[in-house]
Amino acid sequence: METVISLAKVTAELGGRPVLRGIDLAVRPGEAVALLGANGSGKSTAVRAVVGQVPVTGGELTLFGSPVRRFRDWARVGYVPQRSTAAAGVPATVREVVSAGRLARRRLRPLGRADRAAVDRALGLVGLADRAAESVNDLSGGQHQRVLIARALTGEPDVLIMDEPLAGVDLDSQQVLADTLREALGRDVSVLLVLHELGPLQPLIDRAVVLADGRVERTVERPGRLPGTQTACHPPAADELSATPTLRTGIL
Ligand SMILES: Nc1ncnc2c1ncn2[C@@H]1O[C@H](COP(=O)(O)OP(=O)(O)OP(=O)(O)O)[C@@H](O)[C@H]1O
Repeated sequence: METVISLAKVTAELGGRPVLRGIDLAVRPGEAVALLGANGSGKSTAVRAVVGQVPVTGGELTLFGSPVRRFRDWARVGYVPQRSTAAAGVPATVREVVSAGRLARRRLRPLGRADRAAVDRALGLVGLADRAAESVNDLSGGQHQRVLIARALTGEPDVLIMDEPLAGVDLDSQQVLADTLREALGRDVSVLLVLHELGPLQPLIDRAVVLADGRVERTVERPGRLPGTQTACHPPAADELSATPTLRTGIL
C-alpha cells in the first residue's frame, strides 16, 4: 500500500534559520505516529511542512505518493492546527464551524443531505451533538478542540494531522479524543500527531518519533508497550522546563 506521508531527509528554514535539518518519517495507512520532542525542536514546523504551509528546502516530502508541492487532493487531509491559531473569536455556531470541514469536498456548493449527515456523525463522535446550535465562543478549551477535530473528521479524510490536540484539554475531552482516534484508526485512517506526552493516546500510537534540534533523535515502535510511562498530558509549565531541560515524553 502507498505510504500516506513520507519525509526523506527533509529540510526547512524559518526566518533564514534551518529548523528542519534532515527529517525521515513515514506514516502508512491506518498507522498513528506521534511527533515528540522539546519546545522548539521542530515538531510544528514538520507538520506545517506536511500540509504545505512551510516550504521544503531539501529532501523529499510526499503525500499519498505525490510531492507536496504538486499535491492537490487536500480533501484527503484533515488538519487540526494548534488551537490558538484556529477559529478563535469567530462568531459562529458549533455546527457552522464543523460544516466548514465539508467545503473542500463541496467546492463551495451548498451542503447536501450527505454533507449534513457527515456533520451530524462527526458532532456525535466528539460528543457535541447537543451543543450544535451554540456559539463556539461559549465552549471550554477542550470542547473547542473537539469542534476543530469534528471539522477535520467531517471531510472524511484519509489522514488526520493534529498539532498538540491535547494541549490545555480537560480529561473528559482527552478521553473523547482518544475514542475518536481509535474509531478513525479502525477505519484505516492514518494519524500524525504532535504531542508533548502520549497521555491517554499512548495505547493507540504505533510509532513515536522524537525530534531534537530539527533532527530525529530516535524512533520508538509501539511506545505504548514501554513500562513506566506517564499519563499526564499538558505542555510543561515554565518552571517545569527549567527544572527538566529535556522534555519528558513519557518514553525516555
Ligand atoms: N515564523 C518563524 N520564524 C522564525 N523562526 C521560527 C518561526 N516559527 C518557529 N520558529 C523557530 O523554529 C524552531 C522550531 O519551532 P517549532 O514551532 O516547529 O517547534 P516545536 O517543536 O513545535 O515547539 P513547541 O513545542 O514549542 O510548539 C524554534 O526555534 C522556533 O523558534
